[in-house]
Amino acid sequence: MLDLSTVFLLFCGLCLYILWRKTTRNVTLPPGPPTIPFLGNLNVKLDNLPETFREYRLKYGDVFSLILGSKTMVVFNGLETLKEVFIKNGDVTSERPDMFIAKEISRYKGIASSSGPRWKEHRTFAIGALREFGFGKKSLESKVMEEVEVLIKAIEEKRGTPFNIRGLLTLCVSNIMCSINFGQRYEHTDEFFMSLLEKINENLSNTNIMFVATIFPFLKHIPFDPFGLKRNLHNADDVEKHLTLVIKEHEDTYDEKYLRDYVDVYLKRMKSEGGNPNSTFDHEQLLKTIGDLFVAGTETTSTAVQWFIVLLINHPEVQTLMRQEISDVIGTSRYPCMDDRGKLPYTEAVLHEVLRFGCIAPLAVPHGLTKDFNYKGHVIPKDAMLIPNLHSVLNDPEIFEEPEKFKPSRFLDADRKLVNVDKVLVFSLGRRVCPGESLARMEFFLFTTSLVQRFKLLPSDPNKLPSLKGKLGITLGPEQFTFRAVGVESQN
Ligand code: HEM
Repeated sequence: MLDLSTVFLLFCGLCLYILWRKTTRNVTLPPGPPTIPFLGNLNVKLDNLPETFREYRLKYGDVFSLILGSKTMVVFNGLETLKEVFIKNGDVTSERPDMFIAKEISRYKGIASSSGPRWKEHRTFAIGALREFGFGKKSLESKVMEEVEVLIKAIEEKRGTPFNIRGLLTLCVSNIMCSINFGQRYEHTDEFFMSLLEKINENLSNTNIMFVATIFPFLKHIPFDPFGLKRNLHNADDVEKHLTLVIKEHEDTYDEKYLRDYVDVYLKRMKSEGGNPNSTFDHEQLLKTIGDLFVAGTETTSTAVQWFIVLLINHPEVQTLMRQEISDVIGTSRYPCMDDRGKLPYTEAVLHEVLRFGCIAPLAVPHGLTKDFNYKGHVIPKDAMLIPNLHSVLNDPEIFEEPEKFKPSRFLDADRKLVNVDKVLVFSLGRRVCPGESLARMEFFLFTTSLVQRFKLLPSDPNKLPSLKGKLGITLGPEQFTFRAVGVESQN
């Protein structure tokens, strides 16, 4: 008979063996940096992941793996590999993996965090409803322009003094999502609106920790909430309470003959499914979808415009050429509109180069698998986290010569026709490709062209240009900066 201490020792030995196995790379996985017993690859430099992954790609090839705590991560690099994995094998590689945000905040609902038939059904519905609600239509353009004008007016009020545009931009861009979702915009002093944004922003600023909690799920149980994870969950609950009130108001005033916004279109569908016990069109799914559209549609676009400003302050010659083109084609008496796009090739080249250089979502959003995935002799387990490394494409010297340089001319041929723009994979690819791409492009065009048409974008201090280094949070954004916007007429 074994005594208690022997049983205990055996148990500890078994635990250590399991931990050792879990943190050791299985031979069937793609290669990667050597694992450390019991730690795996937890020593990986997390502060600049795109750069770390660039180095790993040089060492281990287009597909490499990392063992991070309980998770296996497989990183895919290069245009052809991404197409093969996420388009050709999209039926297997378009799920979402098990992540803290998906599980604890979204409860696997909404669009960005759901998988399988639920995701397909609701993504298809959302794309159709958003189209019905203005995507690609004049009505949406006028909603965007309303916010552009608010932004321009607020900038005019700064009278050329230095300021940080981040908060203002976020308010304007999120108001566009409010118009689409709730049929109304909010004043920048509105209590409901400000509180909603504050909670969302607090959560966005903690996304790195939420990623760590994906690797170490026990973190959320640590007392006193040192990592702010419980606060994140409370914030998410508060946002939902706000949104529940908006939905209730919509239900109280719903008129099938007059659909005002996304919520109404969804309510119509919910009513049409009435009585079907298997329907996935319920309140919770609506709440999570609105949350997704709001979060995914705000920070990204605002970051893109901030990159534009930082890059054009650093490249005044590009700014002058772009302003000249806008002035020649549109003049100054009216704002730019979407119909002008085809007549502004240089401007279009600048905007593509900003998106390429800024690389707002360098690692997209992790994908998951429907089953074990056999890829080029490797077996990637079903529970692995797949990373489409968009940064590896946008910075690939084989596609974009001297990728570290900001060169809009790379997108124009000798006849000033746009070339290579399809390789700027900022919106990802395959079945999960960003469903907000057309709105984002519209916003980006209208905000940036209106800014350059009306203002010279100048550094706060002529001897110190804003940094071109990115900072990775939920997006890769420029470091915080201030600048001066001087009316082109006043020239001071
Ligand atoms: C410059 C602006 C934007 C960029 C760079 C961007 C980029 C991305 C990327 C890289 C993904 C991940 C795709 C993947 O999983 O492979 C994504 C997903 C998503 N985006 Fe965007 N996005 C932008 C704007 C928007 C806007 C304005 C909306 C709102 C309508 C939006 C809604 C979404 C949603 C709902 C998803 C999840 C899609 C899914 O999981 O099926 N995005 N976006």
